[in-house]
Amino acid sequence: MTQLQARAVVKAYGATPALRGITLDVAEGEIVAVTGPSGCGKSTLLHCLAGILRPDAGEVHYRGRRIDNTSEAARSRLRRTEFGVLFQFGQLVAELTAAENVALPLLLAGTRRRAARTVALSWLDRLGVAEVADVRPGEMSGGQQQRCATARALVTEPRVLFADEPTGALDTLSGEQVLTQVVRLAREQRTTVVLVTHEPRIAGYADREIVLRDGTVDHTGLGLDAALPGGRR
Ligand SMILES: Nc1ncnc2c1ncn2[C@@H]1O[C@H](COP(=O)(O)OP(=O)(O)OP(=O)(O)O)[C@@H](O)[C@H]1O
Repeated sequence: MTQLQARAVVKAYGATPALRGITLDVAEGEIVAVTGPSGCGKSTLLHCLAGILRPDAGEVHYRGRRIDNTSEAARSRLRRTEFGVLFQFGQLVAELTAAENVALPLLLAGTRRRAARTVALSWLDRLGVAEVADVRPGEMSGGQQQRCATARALVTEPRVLFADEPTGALDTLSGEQVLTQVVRLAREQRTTVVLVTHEPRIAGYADREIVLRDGTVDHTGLGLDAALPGGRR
C-alpha cells in the first residue's frame, strides 16, 4: 500500500524556490533516503510530507487521504498519532530526565504516568541507553541524547518516522550505531521511514534513495545496502 504521496509539490520561501514540483510515492514499510546537495530542498520536502509545512501548490496524501489542505489542528493530531519525527539535534526537553522525555508523547496521548514510564524504560532499553533513564540531557553524550530522541520518536509506535539528518551531529561511529538501531526497529515494526541525509553512506541503509537537485527529483535508485549480496530482508 502507498503510505505517502507527493503530487507536483511546490514550495518557496519568499522569492527563494525550495521545491519546484516534486512527485513521489513511499510504500508502507519502505525506508527511503532523500539525498542531494545542500539547499536542494530535502528538509523542505520532509516538512511538507510530515504536514509541518503546507506546500504552495501540489498535494500531499497520507494513506489515500489528502493532508496538505487540512487544518493545522488536524495535521498536528496526525503528527502526534501517526508520525514520529527525529531531527539532527534531538531537541530533548532539558529540564526532564531521559525517561520523562520519552514518556512525554504517551502522557500527551492520555497514558497514565506509571504505565508511560514503564513503556519509556523499555524503549530506552531497546536503544541501549537504559542507564541514563534518570539523567537529564545536559549530562548525556551526544549519542545518548540522540538514542533518547529516537526512543521518544518511536515510543508511540508511529506508522511513519521522519528523520532529518538524525546523525548529523554525531561522530561516524555513534551515528552509524544510532542509525542501524533506527533501521532495525523500523523494520521490526514495519514503520515507514523518510530519512534526509547528505551522506551517501547513510543512504545505504535505505531501500531506495531519492536524489533531489534544485528542488526537483533528479533520480531515484536502490539504497547501496540493497545491492549487497544476500540482501537484508
Ligand atoms: N526558513 C527559510 N527561509 C528562507 N529560505 C529558506 C528557509 N528554509 C530553506 N530555505 C531555502 O530553501 C532552499 C531549500 O532548503 P532546504 O533546507 O529544504 O534544503 P536542504 O537540501 O535540506 O539543505 P541542507 O542539506 O543544507 O540542510 C534553500 O535555497 C534554502 O536556502
